[in-house]
Amino acid sequence: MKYDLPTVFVEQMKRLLDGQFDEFMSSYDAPRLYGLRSNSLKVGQEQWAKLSPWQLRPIPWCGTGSYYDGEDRPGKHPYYHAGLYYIQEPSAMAPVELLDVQPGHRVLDLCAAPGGKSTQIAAKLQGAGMLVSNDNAAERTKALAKNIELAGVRNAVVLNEEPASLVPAFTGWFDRILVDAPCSGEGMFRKDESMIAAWERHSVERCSLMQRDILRDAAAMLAPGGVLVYSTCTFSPVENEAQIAAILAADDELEAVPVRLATGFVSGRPEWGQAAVDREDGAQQGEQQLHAAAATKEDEADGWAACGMVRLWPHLLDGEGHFAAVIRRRPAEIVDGATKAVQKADAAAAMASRDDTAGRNGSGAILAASEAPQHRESGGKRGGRNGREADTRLQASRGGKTSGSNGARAAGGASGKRGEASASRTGAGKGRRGGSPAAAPVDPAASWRGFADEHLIGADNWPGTIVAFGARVYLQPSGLPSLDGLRVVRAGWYLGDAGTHRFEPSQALAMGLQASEMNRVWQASANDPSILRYLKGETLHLEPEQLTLVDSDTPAKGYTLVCVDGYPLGWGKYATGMLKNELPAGWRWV
Ligand SMILES: C[S@@+](CC[C@H](N)C(=O)[O-])C[C@H]1O[C@@H](n2cnc3c(N)ncnc32)[C@H](O)[C@@H]1O
Repeated sequence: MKYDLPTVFVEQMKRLLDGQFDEFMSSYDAPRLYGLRSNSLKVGQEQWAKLSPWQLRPIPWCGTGSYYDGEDRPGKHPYYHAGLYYIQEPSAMAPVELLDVQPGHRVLDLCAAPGGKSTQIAAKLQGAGMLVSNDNAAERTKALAKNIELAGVRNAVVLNEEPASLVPAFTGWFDRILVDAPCSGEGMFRKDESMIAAWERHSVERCSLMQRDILRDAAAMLAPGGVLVYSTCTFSPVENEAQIAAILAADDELEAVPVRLATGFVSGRPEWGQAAVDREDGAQQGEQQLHAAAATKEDEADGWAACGMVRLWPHLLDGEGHFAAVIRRRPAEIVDGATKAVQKADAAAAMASRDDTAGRNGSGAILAASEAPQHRESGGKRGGRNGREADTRLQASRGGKTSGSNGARAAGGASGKRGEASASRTGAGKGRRGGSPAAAPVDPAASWRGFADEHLIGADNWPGTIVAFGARVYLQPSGLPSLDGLRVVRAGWYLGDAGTHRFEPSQALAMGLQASEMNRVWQASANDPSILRYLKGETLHLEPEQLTLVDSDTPAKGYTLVCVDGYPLGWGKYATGMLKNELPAGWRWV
């Protein structure tokens, strides 16, 4: 045994796993596993198979996931800097696969940093609908925002809030919610040995209290018919089955959704959850008496986990281990007959919009049954907000439309003072390269429009609403409720900083573009040494003929999108034989 595991942990696993305990323990002697997930926002599976510099082996439960060899260094490759993949532990790819995200959904990732699962959700949205990505740790939201930008996500908002603070704005609003909860991390012992030292018996209890509160607030934000996945990377039933038993007992509009068992998955254990709940109630049962009978036929029949809970054990599959549960808020027609007609109309509209985008979502869903999204339109509350939103949003006519009746607002605009203040607290108001915020121009939308007109192709048709925090300009997904009073890290896709004389495009804009959307591009292949020099921040010497210009009227001089094999890496500014490097310091190769 390579690891010095806590005795209490080992004893608990012996009780839980019984006949499988030896197998489980021997998994700690197996080599660590490495995974990456290609980013289907940027690269399709076929193209990725051609491009990949490594021998990859598919991960059975994630269509875009692959194992790579420990000797490979995918974090040290230009394609990483182009956001073509995310390095992610293989079993951590399972929860989003279970969430059944479809283009057009409103999705909340409540405990999102550093963003592995958010980028996976965004890929499934394919730019349609919206992702609200939240984490309560301000420092961690920096990595979250960066990973979302690196992945080229255009329809996400990043918040830094406690879940309870989100509930008033988003009650019953989301079609899909992921709660990838903070946990005691027992599944991470092999990946990160420092987790062993951090583990203490009472941390399970402490985490379980946090998880209970987070899950309760998450459930309050789930729309009728909406689906919530709760996941952890720990084995303790108190943090897993017991949390699901408690939330299902507390809210009778919620129900477990049967889950198809992918290769290596086994059913969760409802009886473990019940035992933990009973213990809290003062009953004589408890974790001490948990034992490992084989899963009942009822819970694991014909390859399905009827209880809606799955366990990924490190001795049964190639992954470090995970727990995930799928629950659904019953459609309103079931819980409230009076709203049936409204819900049906919503469902029909949602199905129609889903049909528009059908076929773009790639990998197969493991979820048993998915309902059409059914938004609870709580008339008075949202109607009131919409009135204010209409007043505060910027009326941009190009490069993002202003929205209709349920339009997004200018976060931190006239009625958004608190939002603006908190945004600058969390970094949204800071200058692009860590400097002071640029002076607010007369009209940020006009400044952006000038840039888009001069350089971009098709920006008029981007869905969303142009909003600004001071000089910083964002494209915000339309239909977002007011963010007043919330800590906003990114109010949407950060496009750049407006100035009186020119608009400075952001790194996030470069990463979210396709090469075909820019009028001036310089590109080279991954093995061209100039690419590495660019990533290290060097100025490049180039002939004007090496640039690709959209037409003969486009001058060689000006902002240039730098691409590796056609995928954007960042900006350069070309003039007289030189490409000045515009890659921000935090994005460079080190
Ligand atoms: C398991 S990690 C999430 C990993 C992330 N989903 C990913 O795939 O990259 C749990 C996260 O929950 C956050 N967290 C802890 N307590 C929270 C709370 N009360 N509300 C929201 N997030 C919380 C932590 O800061 C941490 O980033």
